[in-house]
Amino acid sequence: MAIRLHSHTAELRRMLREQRDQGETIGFVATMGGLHAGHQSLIEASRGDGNFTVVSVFVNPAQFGPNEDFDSYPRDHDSDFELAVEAGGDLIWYPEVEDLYPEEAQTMVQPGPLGQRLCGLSRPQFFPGICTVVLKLFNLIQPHQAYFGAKDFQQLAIIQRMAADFYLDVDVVGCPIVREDDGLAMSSRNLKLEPEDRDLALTLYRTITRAQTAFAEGERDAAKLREALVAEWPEGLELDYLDFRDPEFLEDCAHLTEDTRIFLGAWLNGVRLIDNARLTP
Ligand SMILES: Nc1ncnc2c1ncn2[C@@H]1O[C@H](COP(=O)(O)OP(=O)(O)OP(=O)(O)O)[C@@H](O)[C@H]1O
Ligand SMILES: CC(C)(CO)[C@@H](O)C(=O)[O-]
Ligand code: BAL
Repeated sequence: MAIRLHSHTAELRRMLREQRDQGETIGFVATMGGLHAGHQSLIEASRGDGNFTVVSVFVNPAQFGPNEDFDSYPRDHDSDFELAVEAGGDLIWYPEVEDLYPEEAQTMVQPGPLGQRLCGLSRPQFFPGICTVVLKLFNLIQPHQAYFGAKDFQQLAIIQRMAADFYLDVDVVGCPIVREDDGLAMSSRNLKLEPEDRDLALTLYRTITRAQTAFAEGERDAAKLREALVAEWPEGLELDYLDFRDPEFLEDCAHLTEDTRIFLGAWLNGVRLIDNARLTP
């Protein structure tokens, strides 16, 4: 029987101590809710590794800017519970803001250069907010393994960096992007897309496949390929970035190689969309 726990941090820690004492390894999947098959793939990966699997559902205020969609972010605790349990979650935890940010809390984690590019440019509070909440969650849950999706590739790289920099005793595991049949990367925010915007949203995936085709046909000049892709960018979809970066430091690549990734960020009528892929799929 899966456990559903709201708030009650002390009880969470007690239950997890009990699991550890019984010899269980703890797997952790951090989410902001609005669960879909992408989240479920992370839970399944944790279960597949034989872990007692904890799923947190928390819309983290610290990672939202003042004009972003914190208030309208999808929230449905019952559906999240069902989907998490269906995928094999053992303990679904819904912390309150006061559990993670009590009045006296002050300390924030500041990522380095990795956090200041791509999404970090237009959302300066984003990665400090993410690192801060993830470190708090890691310390409360003390997972052996924590699973993050490659859809948020920059987030995954930053959390892996943080875990190494702070000697955290957790294995941060990256999991592949789960897509809809038409290629759209699954995302909680897709729920907020107007039906007529769906085709425009697919531009990100289409751009990825165009870049992959151009690379397969021999294109190696990043600036030239970028210019060609941006020239085809449709009106109505606000481009934040379309960059070619190396997978480790996320630095700009002038010359494209097999390891180069394409990264895209955009807004569609206020809905944030991101995607990325290796140039050789
Ligand atoms: N399509 C996906 N495939 C694989 N992992 C995913 C996918 N979507 C989200 N995840 C992962 O699930 C975890 C929780 O993400 P989150 O709750 O923010 O969902 P989201 O769908 O990314 O939401 P948002 O719409 O805010 O981007 C993160 O590690 C994220 O990378
Ligand atoms: C990792 C995370 C749960 C931190 O709030 C969030 O950024 C997300 O859902 O990707
Ligand atoms: N998955 C990233 C959460 C956010 O955009 O706030």
